[in-house]
Amino acid sequence: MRIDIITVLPELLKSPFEASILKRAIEANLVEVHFHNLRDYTTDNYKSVDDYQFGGGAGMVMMIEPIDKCISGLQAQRNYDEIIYMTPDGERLNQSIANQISLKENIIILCGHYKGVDQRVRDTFITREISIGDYVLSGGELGAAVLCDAVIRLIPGVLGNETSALTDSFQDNLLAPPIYTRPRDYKGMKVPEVLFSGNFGEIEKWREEQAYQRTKERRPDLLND
Ligand SMILES: C[S@@+](CC[C@H](N)C(=O)[O-])C[C@H]1O[C@@H](n2cnc3c(N)ncnc32)[C@H](O)[C@@H]1O
Repeated sequence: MRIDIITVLPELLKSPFEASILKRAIEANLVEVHFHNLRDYTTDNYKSVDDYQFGGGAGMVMMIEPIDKCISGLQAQRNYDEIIYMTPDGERLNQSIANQISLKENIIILCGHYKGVDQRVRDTFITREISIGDYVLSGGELGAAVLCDAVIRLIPGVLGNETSALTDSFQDNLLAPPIYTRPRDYKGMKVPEVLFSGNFGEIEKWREEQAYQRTKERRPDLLND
């Protein structure tokens, strides 16, 4: 998979890709991540990417021209399956969306700033708009990092244990069951006996029941989906 991220603040975005699972995925060539500084696609001495809003009103708007140059330049080199704009009014990111995007080969992620991008960018280039939640961030970079992490860990080979992502919360619309490790008894707090039974059928059944109970208590909405 190849991910091209368009941003005015590449320095804000790089560190999540320089540690742990994302770093290893890049080193293993399971994913390529490229950062494009939008200011490199400007034409004036000030490297302006934004301008005043037509009709008046507070806040600057990101101009179409540098974004057009950047996206068109990338499209001239390869086909993109999805051009995503991070925006609070997009569809709210969930596991199903992350699953879908993890199957794509080439994607572009556009990070907004200021009041956001000129509507014509969205109308012309963007194929999908994603929000990471019902709150407003200063820029799309942290959202893009969240999206990339959720997607990259699903690419086969990225997690050491192939089944691990499938047993996480939200796959199958259930939250994950409780988990335990050593010691078996810590200050009288004991690990459920069934986990030592050696009966994998029983253990699986217990985990499913626990996952169902936890989902019912904490996120009953998932059971209705
Ligand atoms: C200050 S916000 C603009 C908010 C926009 N004027 C609005 O009210 O919907 C600047 C940029 O941050 C990013 N952003 C802010 N909140 C976000 C969210 N919840 N999910 C994804 N991106 C977000 C978007 O790229 C957005 O263009």
